Amino acid sequence: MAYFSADESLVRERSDRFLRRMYLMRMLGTFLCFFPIASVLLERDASWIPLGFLVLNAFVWPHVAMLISRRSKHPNQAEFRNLAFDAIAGGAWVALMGLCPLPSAVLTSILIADRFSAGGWQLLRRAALFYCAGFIVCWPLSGMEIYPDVSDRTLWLTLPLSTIYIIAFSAANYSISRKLRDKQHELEKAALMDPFLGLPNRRLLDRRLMLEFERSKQDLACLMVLGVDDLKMVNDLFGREAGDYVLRSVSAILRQETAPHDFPAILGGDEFVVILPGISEEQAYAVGYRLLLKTSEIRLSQDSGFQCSLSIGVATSRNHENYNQWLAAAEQALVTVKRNGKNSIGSAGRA
Ligand SMILES: Nc1nc2c(ncn2[C@@H]2O[C@H](COP(=O)(O)OP(=O)(O)OP(=O)(O)O)[C@@H](O)[C@H]2O)c(=O)[nH]1
Repeated sequence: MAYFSADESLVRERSDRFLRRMYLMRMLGTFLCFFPIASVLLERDASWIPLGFLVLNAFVWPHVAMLISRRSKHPNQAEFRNLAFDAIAGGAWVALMGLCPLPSAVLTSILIADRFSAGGWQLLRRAALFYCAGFIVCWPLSGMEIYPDVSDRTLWLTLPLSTIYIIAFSAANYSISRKLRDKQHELEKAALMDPFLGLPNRRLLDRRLMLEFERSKQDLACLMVLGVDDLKMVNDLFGREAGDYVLRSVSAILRQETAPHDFPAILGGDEFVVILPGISEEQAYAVGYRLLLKTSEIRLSQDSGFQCSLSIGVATSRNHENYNQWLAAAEQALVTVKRNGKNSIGSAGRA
C-alpha cells in the first residue's frame, strides 16, 4: 500500500500549470511558424486549401487543444495526444514546403527540442513517427518536389521563429529547472528537519555527530543530551497538546540560547541533543545552566504555576572511540541525573 499519495488538488494544480505552459508555447510556436510557412506556400503557388489549414493550425488549434485538454478526464494524456497532432502538422508543413531548407530545419529542430524536453526519448520517438506520418501523407500532395530556394522574405520571416521561440523555450525550461531545484531543496530539508519542532532530526544529527567527533580530535567538543522531566505527567494532567507545547518551547529555547556554531537537534521522544564544538566541560555546564533557567520560565495556560524542567547529561569528546560511544556517555550521564532527582546537570566525568 502506498504511504503517501499527492492529494487531488495538488495533482490538478500541477496539471493546470503544465497545460498553461503548453498552451502559451503552442500559441507562440504556431504563430511564429505561420509566417515562414505561408511565405513558402505562396512562393510555391499553393492553393487556398493548405493556406486555410495553416491559418487554422496557427490561430485556432492552440485554443482547441487547450479546450480538449481541459475538458478531458485525463488532461495530461489529452495533451500528449495534442503533441502528437503538432508533430503530424510539423511533418505535413515540411512536406508542403517541399523541404524548403531553412524553415524546414528550424521547424523540425524546434519540434525535436520541444518533445525531448517534454518527455525525453520516449516522446521524441513517438513524435518522430507522427512527424513522418504527416510528411508521408502530404508529400504526394506537394507534387513530391523539393523546393531548395530560400527567398529573402522567407529568410527574414524565419528569423523570429529561430530567435524568439528559442529564447522563450529556454526561459520556460529555466523556470522549470529553478522550481525543481527549489523543490529538491525543500525535500532535502523535510528529510532532515523535524517540521513540528523546527530542529534537525536524528538522521541529520547522526551525520553531524560523526563530523564533529572527527573534528573534536583536534579541538575538544562537548555533547549534551537533554530530557524534559516528567513529560508523561504533563500529558496525563494537561493533555497531549500541553506536552507538545512544552516540547516546542524547549526547542525554541535550544535554538535561541545556543551559539550559531552549536548544533541543537532532536534525539527522539522528549529528548534533545546539543553539540557544542570547541568548548570545555565547564563552558558546557554554563550553557546547560542557562538552558535550565530559560526552561523554568515555560508556563502552561492551564496552570500558570507549572514549572518545566530539564535534566542534562554532558560528555566531552575525549576517550571515546566513535561518536556512538560519545552519545552513549552523554545519555548515561542523563540517566544518572534523572536518577538523582532531575532538574540538573551531570557528566560522566563528574559523576
Ligand atoms: N506531547 C508529547 N509527548 C511525547 C512526545 N514524544 C514523547 N512523548 C511522551 O513523553 C513521555 C516520555 O515518558 P518517560 O520516558 O517516562 O519520560 P518522562 O515522563 O519525561 O519522565 P522522566 O524521563 O523520568 O522525567 C511519554 O509519555 C511519551 O508519550 C511528543 O512528541 N509529544
